[in-house]
Amino acid sequence: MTLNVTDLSIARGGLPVLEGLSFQLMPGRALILRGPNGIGKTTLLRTIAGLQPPLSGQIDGAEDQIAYAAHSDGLKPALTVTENLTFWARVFGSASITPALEAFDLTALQDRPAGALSAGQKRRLGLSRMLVTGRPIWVMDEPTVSLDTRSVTMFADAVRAHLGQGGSALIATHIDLGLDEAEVLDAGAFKARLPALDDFDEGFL
Ligand SMILES: Nc1ncnc2c1ncn2[C@@H]1O[C@H](COP(=O)(O)OP(=O)(O)OP(=O)(O)O)[C@@H](O)[C@H]1O
Repeated sequence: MTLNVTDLSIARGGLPVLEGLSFQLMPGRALILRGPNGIGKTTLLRTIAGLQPPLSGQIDGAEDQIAYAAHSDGLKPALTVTENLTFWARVFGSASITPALEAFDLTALQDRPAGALSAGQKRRLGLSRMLVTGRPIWVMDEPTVSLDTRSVTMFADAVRAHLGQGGSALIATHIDLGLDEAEVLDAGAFKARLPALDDFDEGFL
């Protein structure tokens, strides 16, 4: 499934942040979203994931295809690692959580409540959820926060394997994931122009 974004404009808190943004994400491809703090990367990912409507423009190919990993890990702290993954596997109808446990080195932690994991372990559990969704388009917001070097490599390997199986990934990150094949989308190039102050004043006069 190809994700097609056409002439998209988005807002946060009632203010336009990005406008005129178009791109295509094809199966087997990764797109790295870059741009300075506050430019609108999270807002873009939330919009593509269907959590908020765009101001204008088209998002095609996203419906029921996207697995979204937000800033927050979204874990249930009282449930164990296995129970958290099993919950998501049932939501998405996946048969097995074993590949997710193995890909993110969680097997030895499987009986520990998520609330008792370290920050990096929580992040690994949150990311491993992407595998049990079975969804082809991974949309991820700063996925490597709290991860050590080895875990970043683990994550990049999981993304590479996903691309190899015909999946795709849109990832907002400030670090180099070592995904040589990935393209880069600079959100800064699509910064929305705020209305000129003169125009604003004229509205009152
Ligand atoms: N809940 C909110 N209400 C109003 N404005 C918000 C809200 N969340 C974020 N913003 C503003 O929207 C703009 C875009 O924020 P966004 O989180 O999308 O940026 P970002 O590129 O992801 O930043 P970062 O790299 O710091 O995570 C920023 O100016 C931010 O201050």
